[in-house]
Amino acid sequence: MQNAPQSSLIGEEYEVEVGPVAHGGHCVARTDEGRVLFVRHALPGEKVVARVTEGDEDSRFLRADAVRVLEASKDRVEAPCPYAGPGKCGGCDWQHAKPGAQRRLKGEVVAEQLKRLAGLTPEEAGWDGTVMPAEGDKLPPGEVPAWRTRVQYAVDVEGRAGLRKHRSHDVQPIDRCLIAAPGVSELGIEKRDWSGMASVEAIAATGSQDRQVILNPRPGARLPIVELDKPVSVLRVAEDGGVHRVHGRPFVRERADDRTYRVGNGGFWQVHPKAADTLVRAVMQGLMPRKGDTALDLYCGVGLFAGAIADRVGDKGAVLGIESGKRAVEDARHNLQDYERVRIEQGKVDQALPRTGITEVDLIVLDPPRAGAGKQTVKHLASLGPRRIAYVACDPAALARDLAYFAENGYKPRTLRVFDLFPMTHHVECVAILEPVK
Ligand SMILES: C[S@@+](CC[C@H](N)C(=O)[O-])C[C@H]1O[C@@H](n2cnc3c(N)ncnc32)[C@H](O)[C@@H]1O
Repeated sequence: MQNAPQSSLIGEEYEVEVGPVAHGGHCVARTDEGRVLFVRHALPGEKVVARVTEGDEDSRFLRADAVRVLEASKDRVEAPCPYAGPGKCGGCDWQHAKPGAQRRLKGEVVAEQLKRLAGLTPEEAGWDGTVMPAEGDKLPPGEVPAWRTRVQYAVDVEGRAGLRKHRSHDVQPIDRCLIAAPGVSELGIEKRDWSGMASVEAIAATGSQDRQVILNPRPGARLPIVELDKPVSVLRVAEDGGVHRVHGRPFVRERADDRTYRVGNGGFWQVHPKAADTLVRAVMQGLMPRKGDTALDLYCGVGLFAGAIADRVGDKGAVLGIESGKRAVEDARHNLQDYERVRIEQGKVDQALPRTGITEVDLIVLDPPRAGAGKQTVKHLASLGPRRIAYVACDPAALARDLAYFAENGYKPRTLRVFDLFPMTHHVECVAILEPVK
């Protein structure tokens, strides 16, 4: 039997009262018939006209944009960026909210995920409910935080650089991204013709003058000669996904925790210029390493936390980092070559950790990608009996799921700190410190 034809509701408009914020940069509302809408560009408590952007009669929920605000929240401001708003750039979710309100919304999302997925109240998670800016990130009122030191520009068929629209491959051409760091804006990427490219990533390192552009050509396209307003090194993405040097250094030098880290081939580094220092401090304050401790830095990237721990555990301590990216492993080994008792293993944590044969460890820091660590890895980590675990999370849902697994394995959060390292977007960073249940 064939399915009945589904009737699209895209373009339908509903007048709704906007309910609470939900994970993903939108708020929840209900139509008069009880349909659930996830509404972007709205704020809790507002009355808006929501126009459906995704969904049909059979959908469990609809996605929508607030296209008219009938009753505005006191937290609403005029979006400073001309490309923010319904149907435009998908990069920022909360341009229309005051900075303090953005942080409150993020806090509500974290609290909701903890409750729903880990059964924890903020108090039980050791969290005072606040969302802190990155350390030292105080801006005069009205000033837009220009924090993105890495911007991935999409390129349209006419060769114009822009940013992708929300949940779309369409490109919103821009003449400037307001939240791009000055080191990125100064390159003038938006002024150039990028014909033949699918995307262009711009990187402005923190603490060095290194600037880099990574070209991602469409199949068969010739690479352009890159002439920008500032000198840059140039890399390219090959058809197999590998990243290769075209000219200049194949890496940038980033500074954090009074150390220089080489980050090659567009590998992972925190995007906000104050994020790496903020997170290192939060992790070290939580773990409190002692001389002689043994520690794991899992999903270690180029060795940010391994370096910080190595300094504190001294010559009698030892740190093992595990990272899946080949180039990141080479960089981590290079960055930490002065520490004899630091070792970096390449591999996926769930495979490489069992291979090490380690049965005991004093401290663990883990900073997994958005999917989190998962049940098996959490079980393995708990079995090593660490005194403390620092869990750095870029997705509160993954954190909450893993906290539930930790609880099953005898670990509970001692403290949780939440940082707004991605102003204007819905993203948020958490640092949970766990210890064994007594
Ligand atoms: C969020 S980043 C953290 C990096 C580092 N802690 C930092 O702050 O610079 C996550 C890292 O995990 C690596 N990764 C992703 N999946 C992995 C896995 N299954 N096992 C090991 N590393 C993984 C990525 O390559 C990336 O470098």
